[in-house]
Amino acid sequence: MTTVIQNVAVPTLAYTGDILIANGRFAAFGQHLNGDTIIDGTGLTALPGFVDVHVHFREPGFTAKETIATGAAAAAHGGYTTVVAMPNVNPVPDNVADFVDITKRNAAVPIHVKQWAAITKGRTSTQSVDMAALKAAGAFGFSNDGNGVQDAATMAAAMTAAQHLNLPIAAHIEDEGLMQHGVVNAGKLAKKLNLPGIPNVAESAQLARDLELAAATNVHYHACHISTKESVALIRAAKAAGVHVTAEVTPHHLLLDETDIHADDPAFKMNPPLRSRADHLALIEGLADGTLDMIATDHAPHTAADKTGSMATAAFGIVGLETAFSLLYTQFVTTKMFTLAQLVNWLSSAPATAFGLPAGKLIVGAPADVTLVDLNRQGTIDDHTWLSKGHNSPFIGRPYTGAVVKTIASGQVAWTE
Ligand SMILES: NC(=O)N[C@@H](CC(=O)O)C(=O)O
Ligand SMILES: [Zn+2]
Ligand SMILES: [Zn+2]
Repeated sequence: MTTVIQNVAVPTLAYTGDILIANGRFAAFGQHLNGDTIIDGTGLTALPGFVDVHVHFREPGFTAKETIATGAAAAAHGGYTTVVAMPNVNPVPDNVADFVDITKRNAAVPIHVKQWAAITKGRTSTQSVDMAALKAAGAFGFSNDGNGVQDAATMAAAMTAAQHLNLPIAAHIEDEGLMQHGVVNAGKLAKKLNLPGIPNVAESAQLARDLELAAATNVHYHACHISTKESVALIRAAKAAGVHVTAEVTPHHLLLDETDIHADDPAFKMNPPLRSRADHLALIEGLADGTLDMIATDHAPHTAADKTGSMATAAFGIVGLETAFSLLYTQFVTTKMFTLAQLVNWLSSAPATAFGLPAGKLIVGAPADVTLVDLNRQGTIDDHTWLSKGHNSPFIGRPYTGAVVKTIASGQVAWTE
């Protein structure tokens, strides 16, 4: 069973022509290739399938918000062929039985869904999980995302154990004492809306601690959803000192800041919050200079009921998988601030390289994960087209240029318009 994508632009290989796929893998790149199934790529651009190491699929436990099937469908719609799901579900995958249950569910969808296991029992305790057993069950690494690890000794022990197993720790970085039950960035906006604020130090103080511990333990420490200028500076210095740290930034922190919030609107509530203009610019600079390695959506679907009322009480988080490419291409590539190659690196090759995934490159022998985009397509973000159960996004109605039209994972069409 072979498939040929014909007459498609392949910018990462600098040619326009055909891509042959056989047995789920790339078999040839060239001209006048033939196969059983033909996909006409005329006018389209082939990119390595996108990789998102930070998504929330809510199953088991919160399937009114999302299921693995709807989350994976949303990912495919957004051009993603590999995602890594966070463990803030119920039951928490902090033991082999519950971990295996999730991985079976993850295996039933048309894209590659990998799974973070919890760092500690229940994600918020100080009791360690059996990392070796979870590794044997297929854990991608360990994360308590949704909460920071509050206790330094717990984090140090987890890093030591993960390092021995050669697996990463992905940290949601937040000191709960310093967070002061805030819901938006501390400062002018919090005052204007009369809402409790989250100061930058709630992130950067814990990050400073973690980078010291990462240096001492040699673990691969992955910093989730970096949001402040102080954090960018800390990661830049740690990298210069040789610490094995990688970091992600979300599309929303690259596209928005607190000055875009004009009212008490839960569509703009996420953790970490949209920060100041200075923080926003530092994130873009950090991405440009390699301090921040990759873009991860932190796709966080919620029901409409979870997101009504005031930011004081609504759930934290916004969806992102179905809008990331169009929004980022529009904001950064059509404006020539960044190149398409840079964006594709941040969405695909960089996360694949950082975590040793067989993705991110169009090369013979690799799994045939490829996303076809129409770089000239224009429209406005329309949540009626979304496959996620979550419609919690501040980007609905925003104009864009560039859209995903077909997503192929392991040679099979996972989504097509
Ligand atoms: N980012 C969010 O605002 N929310 C995430 C949790 C998280 O990523 O910390 C969620 O699970 O809803
Ligand atoms: Zn988080
Ligand atoms: Zn998250």
